[in-house]
Amino acid sequence: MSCPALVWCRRKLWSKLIGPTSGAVGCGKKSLIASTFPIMQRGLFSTENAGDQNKREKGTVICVEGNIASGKTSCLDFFSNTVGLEVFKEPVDKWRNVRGHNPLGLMYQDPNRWGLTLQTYVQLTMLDIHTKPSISPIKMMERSIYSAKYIFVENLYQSGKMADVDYAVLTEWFEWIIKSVNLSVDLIVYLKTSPETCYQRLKNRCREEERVIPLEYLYAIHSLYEEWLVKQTSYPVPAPVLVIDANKDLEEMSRHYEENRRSILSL
Ligand SMILES: Nc1ncnc2c1ncn2[C@@H]1O[C@H](COP(=O)(O)OP(=O)(O)O)[C@@H](O)[C@H]1O
Ligand SMILES: Cc1cn([C@H]2C[C@H](O)[C@@H](COP(=O)(O)O)O2)c(=O)[nH]c1=O
Repeated sequence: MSCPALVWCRRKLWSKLIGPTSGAVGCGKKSLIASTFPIMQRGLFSTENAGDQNKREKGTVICVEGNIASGKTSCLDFFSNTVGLEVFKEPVDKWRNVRGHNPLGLMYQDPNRWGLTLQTYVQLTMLDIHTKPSISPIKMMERSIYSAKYIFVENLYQSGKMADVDYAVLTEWFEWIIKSVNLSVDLIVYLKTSPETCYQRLKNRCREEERVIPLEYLYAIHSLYEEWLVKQTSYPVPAPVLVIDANKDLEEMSRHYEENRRSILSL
């Protein structure tokens, strides 16, 4: 439960910053209306729905999704100096060093042995970020507990690199978490890139653990993302999806983010 005074302050700050507004959000298949934040009052004749209520109490939660090296961190960096917005990057450093161990590196070396170890820890750290209170009206996260499960766990399992029992245990954990904890998301921003673009950017970034990643791996991740967020045929999609073509260079991406600031921030 949020403190009413904090909610009031957020609303005050918010209307000062941007004023009342609403906008259309283009989704993978459908076009959805992003509801007004957080103007509506609850009452007998209120049209407020559960999503509006969540925004009012928790603020707006935006998850930036996309393939490895698609430009998610750069997107968060772009918006990080926006007043009223707090960014939460993926805790990759933790995945590379938990009490002196490197589960990310171990997983890439031997996914059959270490996939469960990494994904258990990713799930925990993602849960931590989803539930971290934010003092800003907008919380922008890099990925989510949903993509960790629907993309990365599924990929390990479907490619035969995760044992049935490991998959079953992770799935039990995941299902318990999403039914017991409020992990609502208001908008998913999907940075859509070709696997080739990601491969090039990944090579330029040179993260040690990822040297072993072949182009085929990025194809597999890409196709799981497309099924989940664009075709919407695989797993539940927890929020409206805004698809952005992220194959363009950094300068063009910045221009696009600036020009589409309001729809990207779900305003
Ligand atoms: N639009 C772009 N054009 C060219 N290079 C990019 C672009 N966006 C990001 N990069 C570079 O690609 C690499 C991966 O970007 P990053 O933002 O870390 O992606 P992610 O967080 O999705 O893994 C970084 O070296 C970054 O500087
Ligand atoms: C969420 C998640 C990530 N990973 C891996 C994939 C990449 O090597 C890094 C994240 O880096 P990115 O540039 O931000 O994509 O972590 C994983 O193996 N499992 C996961 O659930």
